[in-house]
Amino acid sequence: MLTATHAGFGAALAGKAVKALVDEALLTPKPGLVDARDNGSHTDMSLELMLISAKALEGTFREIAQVSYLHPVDQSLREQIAFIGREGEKAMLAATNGVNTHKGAIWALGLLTSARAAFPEERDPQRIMNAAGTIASFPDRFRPEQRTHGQAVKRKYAVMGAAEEAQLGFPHIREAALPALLRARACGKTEEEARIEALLALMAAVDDTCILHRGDWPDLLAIKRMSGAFLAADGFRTRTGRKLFHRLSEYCEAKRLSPGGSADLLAATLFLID
Ligand SMILES: CC(C)(COP(=O)(O)OP(=O)(O)OC[C@H]1O[C@@H](n2cnc3c(N)ncnc32)[C@H](O)[C@@H]1O)[C@@H](O)C(=O)NCCC(=O)NCCS
Ligand SMILES: Nc1ncnc2c1ncn2[C@@H]1O[C@H](COP(=O)(O)OP(=O)(O)OP(=O)(O)O)[C@@H](O)[C@H]1O
Repeated sequence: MLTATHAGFGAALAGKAVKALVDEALLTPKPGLVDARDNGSHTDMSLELMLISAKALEGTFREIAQVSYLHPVDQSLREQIAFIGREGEKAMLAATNGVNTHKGAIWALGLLTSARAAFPEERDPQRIMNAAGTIASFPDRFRPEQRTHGQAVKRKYAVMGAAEEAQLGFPHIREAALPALLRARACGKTEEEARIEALLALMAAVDDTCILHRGDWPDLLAIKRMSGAFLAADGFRTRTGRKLFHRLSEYCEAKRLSPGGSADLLAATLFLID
């Protein structure tokens, strides 16, 4: 039975998940991604569409939180949230007229929402990511036969995609995004700068299947190298850093490349720390 505490907790978690998506979309500037300045490398998306999509997912995250509340981490939980997650993808496509605005984000935030609700007292990001990884590692027995871009990329290159990132407990959030965000905050940088540095730390490390799908291996290496160099140059605080950011944005937009996987992992990071 749904108690008032249970329902309130679910609504609060869903609100946090939607806020993480909204904050990620609004963060500006971001190379190749939709932000408040422009649509990056995307011709079918806009900031308005990202915000419509984020709000349309509130019910999905609320349902995930409600079924997961104090639920043991087991195959049954995996199957219940897989069902809700797939319905969430349909809700997203209905709200956006068929545009994939948040597929990867539904996956990452859905799992983290589930883990937070299964252990309502837990606050530690690492333990929440580990629990999400355990949930993601149960087999997805009812996955429909579908050819996705991620599968095509993984057939071509030996990389980890969104599924493996989650199953391993989000190693790039642990080792790249969180340390970059905390380091920038500790240096007295603005929250906006800290979030952009967290995004670029992800872009320097993640094998993003969105980049590999639209581009190729040298593109992924070039984006990783420029992102790493931006961080090494102390980001926007130096002329070299600002030049590198500009070059990286131009590179992405000229080749229509978009680091969607890193954007999803940034939203997941914001969900964990806020
Ligand atoms: C695992 C998912 C993402 C499908 O993966 P696949 O690689 O086949 O899909 P696809 O290429 O279409 O989308 C992947 C998306 O993940 C993001 N991504 C890309 N690379 C990475 C990466 N290395 N790490 C993290 N995210 C990434 C991007 O946004 C990309 O668009 C997921 O949609 C799924 O299986 N869902 C089933 C429903 C479910 O179980 N949900 C439970 C929680 S809601
Ligand atoms: N601000 C953002 N801008 C663009 N993409 C984002 C943003 N935030 C998250 N994403 C992620 O990027 C993914 C969309 O990327 P992309 O449009 O490259 O994929 P696609 O629709 O599968 O492929 P394609 O458009 O090449 O056919 C979504 O799954 C979404 O989760």
